[in-house]
Amino acid sequence: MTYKEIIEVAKDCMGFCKACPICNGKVCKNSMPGPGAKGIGDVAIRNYDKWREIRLNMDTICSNEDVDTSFELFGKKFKYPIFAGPVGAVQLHYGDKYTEEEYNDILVKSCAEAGIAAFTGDGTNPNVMIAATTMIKKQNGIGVPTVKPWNIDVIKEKMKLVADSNAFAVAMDVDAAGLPFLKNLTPKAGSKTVDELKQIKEIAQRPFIIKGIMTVKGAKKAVEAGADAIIVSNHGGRVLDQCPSTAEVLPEIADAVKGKIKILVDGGIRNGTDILKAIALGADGVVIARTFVIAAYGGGEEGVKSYAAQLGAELEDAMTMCGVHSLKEITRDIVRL
Ligand SMILES: Cc1cc2nc3c(=O)[nH]c(=O)nc-3n(C[C@H](O)[C@H](O)[C@H](O)COP(=O)(O)O)c2cc1C
Repeated sequence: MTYKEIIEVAKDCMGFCKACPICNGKVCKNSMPGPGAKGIGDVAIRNYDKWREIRLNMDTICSNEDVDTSFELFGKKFKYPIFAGPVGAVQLHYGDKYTEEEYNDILVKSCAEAGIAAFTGDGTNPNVMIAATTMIKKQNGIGVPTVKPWNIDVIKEKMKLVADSNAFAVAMDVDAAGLPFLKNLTPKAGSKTVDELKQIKEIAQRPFIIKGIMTVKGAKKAVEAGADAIIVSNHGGRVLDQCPSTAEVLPEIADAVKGKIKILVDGGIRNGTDILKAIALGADGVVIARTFVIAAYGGGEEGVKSYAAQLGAELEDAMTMCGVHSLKEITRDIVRL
């Protein structure tokens, strides 16, 4: 199943999302609910556009070895350095085709079968986390539940589900502090101090990933909190209008914390060449959200698996054309800024 075939089906069953041939944030712009961005709505567009401005330096004068795209994170081996991103409240944003449970079932299972892993979302409906962790358990822990920054008592409850799922890691999208539904909760949810994050890592009892880092200062605080990985992310423009793009901040964040913590990045990454660019700028791996949703709506499990394979093949091709044979060989001089 090709991505073109996937969008043919998806465009008629995704609510606010038009399943555009290029998912660049332009048509959905500031539609929230929907897959758009906050305020003026140009942050998701900027995420996408900045990857396009960065170009790849071709070099095929090298040995003609096979390319190895395999990737290890926290002792687990994956086929590619690619994760499907967490997307919560799919019925609100994408209409009725899938319940939260059905969406997570498709995503987690098909990503595990494709040799990658899915992050799952969280929401006010407790069944979202229950469904996600149940499916992750069925896939022998291959999936990353992403817990919202609730108050500490709710976090403890959610972490019990995470522990039961045997998930190989757990994430928290600290930038969800910018989502309206979290802001208005009692007791208060949202921003977390370094000490609170240390406590959450302690409760988590497994590798802890902090999602939503956009500054060197934030990355250093994540290191101080004992996090095992960060995701350089602006939540696809959905939490703060007028952020820079993730491609703009990734190099300085990598210069500051690379080697101390694993670095993932998301935001507008849409194909294998973008993945190569992100790794060249200092990421260990990438997270892709909106287009995996389209793959699930347009092609179900087969759609997700074929999209993952397509991204992997594109990455392999780009690596061949830039003269690198493994992820370790990818260095910043592969890109032209
Ligand atoms: C409709 C929608 C819902 C999302 N829900 C979540 C969520 O529950 N948790 C989370 O950490 N990120 C959530 N995100 C953010 C994505 O995981 C990701 O950070 C962002 O979309 C950027 O990646 P992309 O450009 O590949 O979509 C959501 C994004 C969208 C569009």
